[in-house]
Amino acid sequence: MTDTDLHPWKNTPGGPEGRGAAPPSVVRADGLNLTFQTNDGPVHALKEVDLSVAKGEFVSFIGPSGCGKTTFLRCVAGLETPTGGTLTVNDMSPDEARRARAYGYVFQAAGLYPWRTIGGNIRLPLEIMGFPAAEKKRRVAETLKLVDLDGFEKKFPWQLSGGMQQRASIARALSFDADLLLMDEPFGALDEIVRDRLNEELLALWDRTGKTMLFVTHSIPEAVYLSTKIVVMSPRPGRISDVIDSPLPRERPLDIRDSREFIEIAHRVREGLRAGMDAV
Ligand SMILES: Nc1ncnc2c1ncn2[C@@H]1O[C@H](COP(=O)(O)OP(=O)(O)OP(=O)(O)O)[C@@H](O)[C@H]1O
Repeated sequence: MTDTDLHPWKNTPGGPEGRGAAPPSVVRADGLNLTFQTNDGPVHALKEVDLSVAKGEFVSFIGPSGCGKTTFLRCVAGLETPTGGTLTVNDMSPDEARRARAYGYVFQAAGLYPWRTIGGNIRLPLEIMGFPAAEKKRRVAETLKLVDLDGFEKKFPWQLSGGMQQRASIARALSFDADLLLMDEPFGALDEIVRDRLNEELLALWDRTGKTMLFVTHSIPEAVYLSTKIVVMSPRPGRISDVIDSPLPRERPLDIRDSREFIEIAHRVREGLRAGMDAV
């Protein structure tokens, strides 16, 4: 990967450090609706969702179980088809974006193949995409370094801790260098100390690579710590009840969580969640 690969916004006037026009939308939803038809009747999973995510933003989605967070991510990934409204990813339809490999997807469970080494797991998407051997080797080494797992290429998933497996899963999603990373509760199953460390590492990785992140979580501190924008969702039918642009600086040591600004944002998220629940 070149420096520009890792910092795609670097020479862009509208990038995170630029002073030009607003950066283009990577993800844009207008009046998005999705109703699942089930044997028990229709389930209105998303209702009138409007959202614009700019290049290089870190956007977290938080809300009670069943409010449509995963469904929204799956729509962006072209894995669900909305029943109303419009959705674009890099100005393409989600289906086109999926075929153009516009995103990497990280799931709650690391989902590594146990019979493949860590290197073999990271190499898998590159094999599917037909990268030449030397390029595969370079990208595996590069992404292992990005997630601080160099030296673990030949280990099998069971030889790694849960946190390391999740880092390997992030490396796999990064290996083909998509500008957009979709992460569905990637750290939900990990203990708090490991999660804190991975949050710090993820933020550093985001800062280094300039990628756009869409991140689902149930944790208020995690959402506030990581995000430049927090999308609060409410259930039945899933809709956005608040969008909070974080005033926190890009550089965030963990103890920023004790600051007044952090506590205020966390309070606003909690209020948004409560209001959403009261409205049900
Ligand atoms: N394929 C499907 N068919 C029918 N209903 C579905 C399907 N996928 C999701 N749903 C329903 O849509 C709603 C939103 O589900 P979704 O998984 O997006 O919620 P979520 O906010 O991600 O929940 P959680 O936090 O528990 O993961 C739920 O009521 C769920 O049961």
